[in-house]
Amino acid sequence: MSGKTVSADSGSTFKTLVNLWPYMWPSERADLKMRVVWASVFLIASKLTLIAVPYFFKWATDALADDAHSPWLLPAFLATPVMLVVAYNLMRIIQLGFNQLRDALFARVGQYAVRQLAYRTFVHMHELSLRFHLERRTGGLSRIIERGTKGIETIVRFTVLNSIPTVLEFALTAVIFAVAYGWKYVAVVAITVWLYIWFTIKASDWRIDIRRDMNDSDTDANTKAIDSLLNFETVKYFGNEAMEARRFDRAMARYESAATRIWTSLGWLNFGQGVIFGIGMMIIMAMSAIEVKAGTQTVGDFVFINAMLMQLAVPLNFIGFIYREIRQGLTDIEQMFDLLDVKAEVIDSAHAAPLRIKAGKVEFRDVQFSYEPDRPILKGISFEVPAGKTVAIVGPSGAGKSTISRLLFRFYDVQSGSILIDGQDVREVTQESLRSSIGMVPQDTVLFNDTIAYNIRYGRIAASEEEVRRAAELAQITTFIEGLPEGYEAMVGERGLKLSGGEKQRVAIARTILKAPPILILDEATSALDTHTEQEIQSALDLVSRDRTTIVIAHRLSTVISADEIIVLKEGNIEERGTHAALLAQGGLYASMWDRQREATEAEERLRIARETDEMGVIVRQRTPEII
Ligand SMILES: Nc1ncnc2c1ncn2[C@@H]1O[C@H](COP(=O)(O)OP(=O)(O)OP(=O)(O)O)[C@@H](O)[C@H]1O
Repeated sequence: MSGKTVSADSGSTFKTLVNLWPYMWPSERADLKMRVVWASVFLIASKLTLIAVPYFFKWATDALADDAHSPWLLPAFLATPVMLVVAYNLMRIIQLGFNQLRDALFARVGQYAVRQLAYRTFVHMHELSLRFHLERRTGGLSRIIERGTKGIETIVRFTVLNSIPTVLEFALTAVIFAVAYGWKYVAVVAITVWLYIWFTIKASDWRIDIRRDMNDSDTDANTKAIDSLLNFETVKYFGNEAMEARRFDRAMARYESAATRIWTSLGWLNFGQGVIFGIGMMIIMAMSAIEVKAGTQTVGDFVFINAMLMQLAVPLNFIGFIYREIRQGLTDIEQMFDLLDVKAEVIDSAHAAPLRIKAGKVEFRDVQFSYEPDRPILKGISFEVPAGKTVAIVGPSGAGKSTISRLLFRFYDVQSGSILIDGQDVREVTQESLRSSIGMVPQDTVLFNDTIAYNIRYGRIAASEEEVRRAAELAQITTFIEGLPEGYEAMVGERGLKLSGGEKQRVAIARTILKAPPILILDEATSALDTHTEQEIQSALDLVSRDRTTIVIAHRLSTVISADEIIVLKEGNIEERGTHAALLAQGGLYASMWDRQREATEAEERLRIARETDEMGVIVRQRTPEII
């Protein structure tokens, strides 16, 4: 790793830690801060007790060896071997108790941090713009959030509950060795620990790279699996199951290789650590053994030194794991904080006021818009939808019809021109008030994987059961719902897959009816319906749009005949405008589209009749012998 990368890394690590601080010390929760304080008290108590444990071991050994050096700290009645052994074990139990208290007290702080961060990220995801969500891959995104929230728990737990206590323990050990046995002992311990940590960090850094590779392939495989399963039907249409499986398996093969390397490298790490610690221990014990022989140390001292080092080995054993977990946790959280740093493209202006609907007039004034800089989609569109009137937007595929509805909803901001509702620019009002004033029956309805009732009620969460039923009736979906064994409580499946296109659209209509917005957008709302069903629900739509400002975006011209004005869009410009009759009389693009559609509909009709007649013929032919 180059020096440059290290400094960039440590810079972002520092930023991540600063970002994390409010979660570890939640300013708004005095109770949690109290827990942090108490957990720290128990942490120190636990370490002091831990240091005392080897002393009792030493004293017990000296007492057993009848050594002249008796413990100067203890009263005589406690200085018997049995009492010392009892005290030694009691101390161990007490130390364990302190540790558990510390963990229990801290658990809530950690979990609160996880919840807060998960909540903030979730809210932020909903604040981000449509563009972000269209460009992001859901599988990868959910993985980042999942790992990020787990990461914060890791950081909180391992920094507060492991790293800080280990540093404290090492400092105490060093002081005791310096006072009791001299600086040589401290030097050997310090060098051993330093070498141990240096080696662990180097090896762990190497393993982190492998782990990153493993995570990337894991995310990749997961994204591929989710994408493939979301497109379940398409995969089936094209019989591409084997190709999908191969694609997934290729991603998993990368994961397999990285995961294997993770395990083999762990073996090397553990072995190296063992060698370093073993040599350090060997030197220090040899030094002590020489002193015992020379009479400057007791057997108890020899045992004490050994016990202290063995005790120190326990947290050191985990240091590689903890370092890796903390670094991994930091990387995961960093990715999540990066996500939190993504600025929403569309934001409320500083002086945004709630939209005040007077009559519901919608106006597009010379609107220019493009999704990408060099590809203009709308090239200066101006039109008006008077309050309570219906304007239809028609035109060839890709002309920019749905873009108009996205702009009215302010999913994107226009590059120039403006969009006004009752004279208020949509950029000057709050997004919440804007969106609550507009109802949308989209081209492609996606439902929540919940009950039909839930999906309808989504239009107005507070709606009563009666209102939900009434909306379903108006959307003419009651016969379907009541025909289901579970009725309104029937689950609609992932994204509403258990419902047909027409049924989904009626649910969408029902929930818009429930929302009862003053402005309505019907984006090819009847596209998924056959001609017959379309006619059936057209009346429902007419009912919904009556007295509401309505924009109908349509392919099927039969649905827009009654519109007050029809706007014909072509390549981002308004090609023609007028009523159905006027446009037909004009004999332009609309008239030719109308003719083509009429021909297509007539051909469809002729085909249907022919098929029916033919079926009748087959039936008659099949039946004839019997009849005869
Ligand atoms: N998020 C996006 N990023 C980039 N380009 C986009 C995006 N959404 C749509 N477009 C492009 O903008 C153009 C207009 O799209 P739009 O959906 O408004 O067309 P439309 O007239 O509603 O078409 P259709 O009738 O087929 O639904 C299309 O060429 C489309 O490829």
